[in-house]
Amino acid sequence: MEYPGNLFVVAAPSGAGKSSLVKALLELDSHLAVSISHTTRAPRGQEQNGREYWFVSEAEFRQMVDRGEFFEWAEVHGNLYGTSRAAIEARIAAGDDVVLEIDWQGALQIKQLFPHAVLIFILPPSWDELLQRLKRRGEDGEDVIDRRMANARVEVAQARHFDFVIINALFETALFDLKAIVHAQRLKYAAQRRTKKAVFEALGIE
Ligand SMILES: Nc1ncnc2c1ncn2[C@@H]1O[C@H](COP(=O)(O)OP(=O)(O)OP(=O)(O)O)[C@@H](O)[C@H]1O
Ligand SMILES: Nc1nc2c(ncn2[C@@H]2O[C@H](COP(=O)(O)O)[C@@H](O)[C@H]2O)c(=O)[nH]1
Repeated sequence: MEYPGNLFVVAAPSGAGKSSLVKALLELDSHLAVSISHTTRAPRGQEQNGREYWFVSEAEFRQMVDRGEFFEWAEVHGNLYGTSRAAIEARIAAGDDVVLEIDWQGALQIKQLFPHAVLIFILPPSWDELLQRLKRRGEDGEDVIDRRMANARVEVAQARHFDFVIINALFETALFDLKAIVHAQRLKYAAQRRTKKAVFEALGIE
């Protein structure tokens, strides 16, 4: 499918810092919107329906699958997660840039549908640091953390299918890398269209 807006897909093992990086990026970039996924996972402490996720029952999720309402969906850490067409279609068709925070399975499905999507994988600096971040976040029980650490080994092996890999050791450095990728993609896209106007907009020049 071909749409005018850029599509950025950010994946990472749980706890590597993808949500923190995307949140910081969105605060700096008013031309970027994040897609709100549907999930069957229960909300964590401060999470709100329609803000972090649309929280739905498994039956509701499966009905959406049957109705073809998802661009992609996957089972991750024992729960179902999906990107609805409604979450992104209107935005990218209107030329806005959208970022998806999804797992590697979803990322590869999106690349099939949108070959121009830019796939970015966030790595933690070490396994021990990943574990510490999950523990320090304080949102998940020991069993959930164990499961996510075990799944992280499988997930990290998928990084080779991505267009870019960022190591999130120092937060500000990783954020700089993420910003640079977004900026570079916009420039590339603008240049491809070979219009002076598009290049100037990407550079933020009036
Ligand atoms: N560079 C960093 N250095 C230290 N701590 C970090 C760094 N980046 C993120 N963190 C912290 O690590 C924890 C996990 O980050 P975050 O929730 O963003 O991970 P995530 O990849 O989005 O996980 P999930 O997929 O489970 O949502 C948070 O407490 C966050 O503040
Ligand atoms: N394939 C998809 N994966 C998704 C989507 N939304 C989130 N996720 C991924 O699930 C895990 C766990 O998230 P958590 O919020 O429970 O910690 C993480 O890797 C997310 O990126 C989605 O729509 N599709």
